[in-house]
Amino acid sequence: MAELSRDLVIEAMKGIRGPDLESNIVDLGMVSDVFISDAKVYFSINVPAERAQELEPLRQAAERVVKALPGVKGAVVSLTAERKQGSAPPPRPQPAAPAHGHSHSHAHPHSHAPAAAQAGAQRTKAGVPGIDAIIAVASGKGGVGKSTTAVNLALAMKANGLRVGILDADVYGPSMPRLLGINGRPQQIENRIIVPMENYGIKVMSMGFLVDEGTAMIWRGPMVQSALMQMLREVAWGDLDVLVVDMPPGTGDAQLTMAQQVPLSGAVIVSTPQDLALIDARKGLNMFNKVEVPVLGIVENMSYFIAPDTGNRYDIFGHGGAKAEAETIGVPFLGEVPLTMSIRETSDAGTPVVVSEPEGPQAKVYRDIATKVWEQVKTRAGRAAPTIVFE
Ligand SMILES: Nc1ncnc2c1ncn2[C@@H]1O[C@H](COP(=O)(O)OP(=O)(O)OP(=O)(O)O)[C@@H](O)[C@H]1O
Repeated sequence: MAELSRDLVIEAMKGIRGPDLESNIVDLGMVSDVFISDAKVYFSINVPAERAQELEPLRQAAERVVKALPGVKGAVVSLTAERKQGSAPPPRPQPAAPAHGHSHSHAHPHSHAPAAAQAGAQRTKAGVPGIDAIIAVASGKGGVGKSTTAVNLALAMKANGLRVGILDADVYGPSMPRLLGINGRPQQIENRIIVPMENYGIKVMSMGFLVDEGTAMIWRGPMVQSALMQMLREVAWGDLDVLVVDMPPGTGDAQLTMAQQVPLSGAVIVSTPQDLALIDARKGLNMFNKVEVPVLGIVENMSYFIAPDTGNRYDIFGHGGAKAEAETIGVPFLGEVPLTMSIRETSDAGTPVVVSEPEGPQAKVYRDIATKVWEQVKTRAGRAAPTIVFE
């Protein structure tokens, strides 16, 4: 049996036809360097930005083929669309046409915004008693590491001395129970007030504690909204400096409504460096702008790759794209999180890297991001935050 190697991967990719079936993706020069670490394979496929959506099946096919190779434990194949040197940033995306033919929440977003939204920085005061700031962690699309970032950001804020809670608003695919290694169901007190679950010193509420996996998938919009409001307002959060909300991925009507209904102090947008993800990140930014929620900044996740054996750094995913994008659109850049096995494995094990390797470089990256986020919250709120001394 052939041993897993770069050559083996490249050879397998030669079986995948290019976008117009003219040749294979290797000979067309579309495949980036291939990295293999701990039997997991990483590479990207370069495609023209305007054909990205259409070529998603190509990415999936490549990933499937790699995963089927002998000895492969996992594969991350991403599409990149390289920006030509000196060319303009990708065109501003048009808002996606609603599939169901009506779009009330797009039409006059401001007229639907809750009164608190109009009040800018005042809004959190009209928000949830006892909670000083509510921050959304959002992404333009799925799979960019939004939940991983949310959980490590929350734990890093805790490490920085804040009182922190996490609200898992990703009701269709709740991941906080797994990421924080929490099982069981929360208790109810005083007719239906829910006591949040807790681990690593932070309070957590997730639909994952309340329904069995898969059940939430069939919920309709209004049910999701009321579940979310209940998790926000009928949970004994106690006094918190910050509640981190892990938003559902994407920028559709559901996310827009959520961004309107939760009294957010600001939003952190997570993106991978590829232009494609950045186009989606910009949609996220536009969404928060619509409902007058300040964007606190952009985090670039899976920014570069660190090989565990040598510790060498490789910029295979187009590192730096999010920083450039943040500059273009004029929002703070909050930091770069490398793609590392330890981030993935600790998350899978329910012991996020910030708590399991607090002295490691990854934890430091997240703590620095947490510091920047909190600075932004304080700046935006324009009022004194609790006295916290950062290390
Ligand atoms: N910096 C990183 N290094 C390595 N793996 C990562 C990193 N960030 C996220 N991952 C992994 O990528 C996968 C997707 O991450 P995550 O679930 O956080 O993404 P998401 O954007 O919340 O996804 P979804 O939209 O599906 O909820 C997970 O397996 C996670 O462990």
